[in-house]
Amino acid sequence: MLVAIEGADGVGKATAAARLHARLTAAGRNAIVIGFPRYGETVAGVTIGRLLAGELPVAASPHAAAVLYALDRFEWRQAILDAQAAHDVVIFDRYIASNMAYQAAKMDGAAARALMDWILALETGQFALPRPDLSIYLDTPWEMARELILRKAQRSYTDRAYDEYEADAALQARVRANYEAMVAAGLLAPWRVVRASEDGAMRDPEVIAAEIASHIPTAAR
Ligand SMILES: Nc1ncnc2c1ncn2[C@@H]1O[C@H](COP(=O)(O)OP(=O)(O)O)[C@@H](O)[C@H]1O
Ligand SMILES: Cc1cn([C@H]2C[C@H](O)[C@@H](COP(=O)(O)OP(=O)(O)O)O2)c(=O)[nH]c1=O
Repeated sequence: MLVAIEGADGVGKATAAARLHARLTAAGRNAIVIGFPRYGETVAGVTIGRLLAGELPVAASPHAAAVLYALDRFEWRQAILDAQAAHDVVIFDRYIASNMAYQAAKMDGAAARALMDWILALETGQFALPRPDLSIYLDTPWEMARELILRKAQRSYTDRAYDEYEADAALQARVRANYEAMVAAGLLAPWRVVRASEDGAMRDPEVIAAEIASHIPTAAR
């Protein structure tokens, strides 16, 4: 089973993926976490690192950035298929929906929706990447995520506290709106929305992981 953990920057995806992995492993399941982008490991991943650090000498259009992120997964495709064959559950820390939510956040209205459809067709069609069996949208307000981003460990690709996307509050709001639109439209469905915070505080990571696990069919958890 392929489970994608999705959401905006700093909502706790890596933490939730690790806790879910620990829960499944403790229950005797063979699980693995695969995160995207693969910063130092693919041609596209190296380029994406430079892009996010603001080091590319040219501006990346939304389509160009989308192809880079899709290529990163395509370069990792065999590893995904191998992991799928060898494990009960593969947990993605970001997957195709991230590309749709973030790159479409740089465009307006009909063009945004058209770009989402274009990315979905590229990644699942031409690049033949497997669709997730379940996508989890981790939801928390930007004000809360902003604080958590500052607590993140040093990143491999930048010394800055916020990367190019994280520094843009308006973009982060559109990313949230795009995820909500994807959930509503059932793009890359099935989706389950899990709240990472409530009443102005983050929920316990174990509680979040337990809720995510509850959405995985009993046979697999
Ligand atoms: N539920 C939570 N409660 C408190 N802190 C959290 C929680 N989830 C994540 N964090 C912390 O917030 C920061 C960002 O979390 P991370 O999992 O890296 O987010 P993401 O992968 O969504 O960018 C990290 O320092 C992490 O330890
Ligand atoms: C995987 C992926 C990420 N992104 C964006 C979302 C993030 O803002 C950015 C970096 O991913 P992120 O998971 O936030 O990396 P890190 O936690 O190390 O900073 O790339 C896309 O636009 N498309 C994609 O396919």
